Amino acid sequence: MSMGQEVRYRVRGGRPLNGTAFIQGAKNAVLPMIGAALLASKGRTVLRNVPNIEDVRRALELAEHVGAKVEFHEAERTVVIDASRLDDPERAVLPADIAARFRGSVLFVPALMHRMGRARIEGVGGCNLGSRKLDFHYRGFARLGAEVVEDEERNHINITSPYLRGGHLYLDTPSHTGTENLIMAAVLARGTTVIEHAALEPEVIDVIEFLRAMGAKISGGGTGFITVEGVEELTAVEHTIMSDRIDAGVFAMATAAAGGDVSLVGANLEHLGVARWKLDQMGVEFSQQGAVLHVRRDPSVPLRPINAVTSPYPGFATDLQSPLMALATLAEGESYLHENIYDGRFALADELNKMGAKIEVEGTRAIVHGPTELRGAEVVAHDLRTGASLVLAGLVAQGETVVAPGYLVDRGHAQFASRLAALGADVVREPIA
Ligand SMILES: CC(=O)N[C@H]1[C@@H](OP(=O)(O)OP(=O)(O)OC[C@H]2O[C@@H](n3ccc(=O)[nH]c3=O)[C@H](O)[C@@H]2O)O[C@H](CO)[C@@H](O)[C@@H]1O
Ligand SMILES: C=C(OP(=O)(O)O)C(=O)O
Repeated sequence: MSMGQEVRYRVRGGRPLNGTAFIQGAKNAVLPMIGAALLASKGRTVLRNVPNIEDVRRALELAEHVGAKVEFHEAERTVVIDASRLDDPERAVLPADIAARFRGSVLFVPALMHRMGRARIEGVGGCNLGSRKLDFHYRGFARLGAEVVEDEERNHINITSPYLRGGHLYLDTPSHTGTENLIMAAVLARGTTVIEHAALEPEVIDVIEFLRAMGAKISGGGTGFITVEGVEELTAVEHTIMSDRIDAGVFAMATAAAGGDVSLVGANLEHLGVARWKLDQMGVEFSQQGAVLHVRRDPSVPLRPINAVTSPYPGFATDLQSPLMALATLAEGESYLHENIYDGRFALADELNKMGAKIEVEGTRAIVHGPTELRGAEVVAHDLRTGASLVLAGLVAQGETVVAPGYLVDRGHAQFASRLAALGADVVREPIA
């Protein structure tokens, strides 16, 4: 598969962060919304505050591949999608060369089922985080009347769905994309669907609001018990994507690591959830003034160690566990991290240890022995959050840190290097010769 020009991040540590950074629109809200836009058989969907990240570009390629007309007005951060011509079942395919590069590709399946009566999944990607199953999605589609057949030889999934009807669904764990996908499968199905043990993430609620504006009948968002009454048709609407709480968390932790005083435009302290209180305990000061979140850390006061256990929202977000691990290497004492969502997240520990950290991993638990003086090294981004966390570590390391492959950072953070550089950091994103 073509990767385009490969890039890396090069960071020289030792500078505090000061100034203003703009927090992007949420990756994990925009991807389901691009999938949802394909449910509208008339009109043009307008999505605003769209982050200019690789996952969005892949999602738009996929939307075009299945027959939608797509415009990305990058300067306006606006995407316009016309899905009125999604009527060729031959195109109801998620090809591996696009779909295997991001997890969000699975969010296209409901639209293909409704609009073309079938879907073939030739690959679904996403960060390399160990085992990441999609059984809740497939079993849920089947309970709503789809036929889901695995072609083991080719490693494809073939779904046929001439007729979807409401059903009673229960998720064994409150899967984020699983909840979104089952809602999208239910909105145009005949009758009522109930989804028990549904995800509570703010992005899921934003997606529900978007679908409701399109005419979907959904109640119970944010309660864990969602009811969907199927409707005949959905209309294209305009929607502004919520801000990305993970991007905000990473910038807050970068400020905490380097020391300094930063205003995050668009960041919402409430969406950070418990991560806010963990950082508060470590010695990071927050204050929200309207749409601006102010983050401050006095570099002369040492950071305190922290314990965090990842769990679905409102628990500590697994996507923020990686930058927290990097930050904890600087804290005075032992920090404990318990990862409950992804078995692969701790690949970061070895990379941070190459930079001088002292992190012990035992199964799903990690102990970070701080404080350590980090030094620059060549390190590997195993996934999006590892990549961003290594850049963060590089901000405080002595000498130069080189993080590759940069594509993984670019999957989820827009203009990461230039936004950090605007705060005074020495970070460049450059092609690998
Ligand atoms: C595009 C997107 O929104 N990605 C986010 C989403 O991923 P994603 O929606 O893939 O994560 P899930 O909430 O589904 O995964 C949670 C856990 O459930 C398991 N599981 C999930 C589905 C399933 O059918 N069977 C199953 O066993 C997974 O392996 C994982 O251990 O939520 C994650 C957890 O907050 C975030 O890290 C990702 O950034
Ligand atoms: C795991 C992540 O993304 P995805 O689900 O798209 O792989 C992430 O955002 O950290």
